[in-house]
Amino acid sequence: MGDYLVPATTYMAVGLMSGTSLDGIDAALVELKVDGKGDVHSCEQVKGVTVPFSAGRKEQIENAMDIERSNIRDICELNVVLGRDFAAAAERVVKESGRTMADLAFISSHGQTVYHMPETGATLQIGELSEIAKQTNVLTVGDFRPCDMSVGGEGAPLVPFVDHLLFRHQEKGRVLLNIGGMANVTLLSPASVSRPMIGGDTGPGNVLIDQCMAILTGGKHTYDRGGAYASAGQVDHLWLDNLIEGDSFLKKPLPKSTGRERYSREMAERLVEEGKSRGLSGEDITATISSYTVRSIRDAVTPFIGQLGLEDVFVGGGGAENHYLMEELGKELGMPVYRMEELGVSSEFKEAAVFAVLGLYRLKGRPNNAPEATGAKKLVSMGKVVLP
Ligand SMILES: Nc1ncnc2c1ncn2[C@@H]1O[C@H](COP(=O)(O)OP(=O)(O)OP(=O)(O)O)[C@@H](O)[C@H]1O
Ligand SMILES: CC(=O)N[C@H]1[C@@H]2OC[C@@H](O2)[C@@H](O)[C@@H]1O[C@H](C)C(=O)O
Repeated sequence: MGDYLVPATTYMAVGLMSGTSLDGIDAALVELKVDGKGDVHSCEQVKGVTVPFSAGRKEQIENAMDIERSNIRDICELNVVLGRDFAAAAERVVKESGRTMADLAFISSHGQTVYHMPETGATLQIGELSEIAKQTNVLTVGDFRPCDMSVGGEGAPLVPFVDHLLFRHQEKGRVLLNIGGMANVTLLSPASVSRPMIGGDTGPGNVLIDQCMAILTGGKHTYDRGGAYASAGQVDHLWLDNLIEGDSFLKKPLPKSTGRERYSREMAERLVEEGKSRGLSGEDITATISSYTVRSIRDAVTPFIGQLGLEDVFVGGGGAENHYLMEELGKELGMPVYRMEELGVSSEFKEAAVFAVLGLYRLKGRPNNAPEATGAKKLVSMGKVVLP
């Protein structure tokens, strides 16, 4: 169970996250403040660092994720190699903050998802926790998702637990949206009413946009910087309607989760070919695919606007940098759309910081899953612990 931590009101920790975009490891050094009941009431970022993956490492991970190209020997080795990368990222963020590893109460690592199969209750996040604990000599917790799945959950998204803890507004319902590779939401009713929250993945975030950009530019651009390419194009509304209509994931109600298994490179290749055969320019294709992300978010959120009294949207993840996505979301949802910074949180490092909070709950033996967002049948304390 727990308790692995000395009782205190403040804990310094590192949260580590590498998401579906494969752009690198986000490491957030945070100070967590705990109230008398043991709940985290503040998560302040002291320092954030992104350690980009080398092209070679990115390719190794992409190969591991691809059924045709992966093999068990490579995955076995990558698990250890990534564990060392995660450890190095933790050391780097601590060093850059001017602190030492001895200042840390713990490290909490999401790992790298290589495969996610919610329909069979299986998921795999790699980045060996023993490597992190032994290299850094710090208590380490991680590998959260399988535990939620073992009680019937999707194992994702996990962020809504922390959104509910830290970001409810007294009078207003809020949409907390993350646009990373995938997009996921937490829909929070006002704290003054006892209606539940709802969460889940809404579908693609940047993943199809990134892949299409790479295909269209022959690898010169791997994302649509600022959304400039999409902004210069025209949406093909008929094609967009067909794409939305043909996507069975979008028809499923929340809670639900998805990944690169569905929104894959092959899908992006098909979309680019289809767009070209419709006579569209690269800009038009990018605009339409970016609107696919916007529409899928809108369609997941809209049914709950009245029920939960949702009034505004706060966006984290790299998608917050894409002005096309941000502006279109505002128009489609009819609500003001802000960056997470409005709530005092870095858009870039929010997920890494969230995993530090989840880790603290695990180390105290307390539940840290949100069945409203994963569909789990019961509350569990997710995560595995390795002593230094
Ligand atoms: N300046 C920018 N303009 C447009 N898009 C950007 C910009 N910076 C980052 N992005 C997008 O954000 C993506 C990275 O987002 P993020 O790091 O939040 O994803 P992730 O954490 O890997 O994914 P997930 O949350 O799905 O696991 C990039 O791949 C890119 O598409
Ligand atoms: C299986 C997996 O790694 N899922 C990620 C992914 O990236 C975004 C979305 O899909 C979300 O479900 C989840 O990550 C965030 C951090 C979460 O669990 O809340």
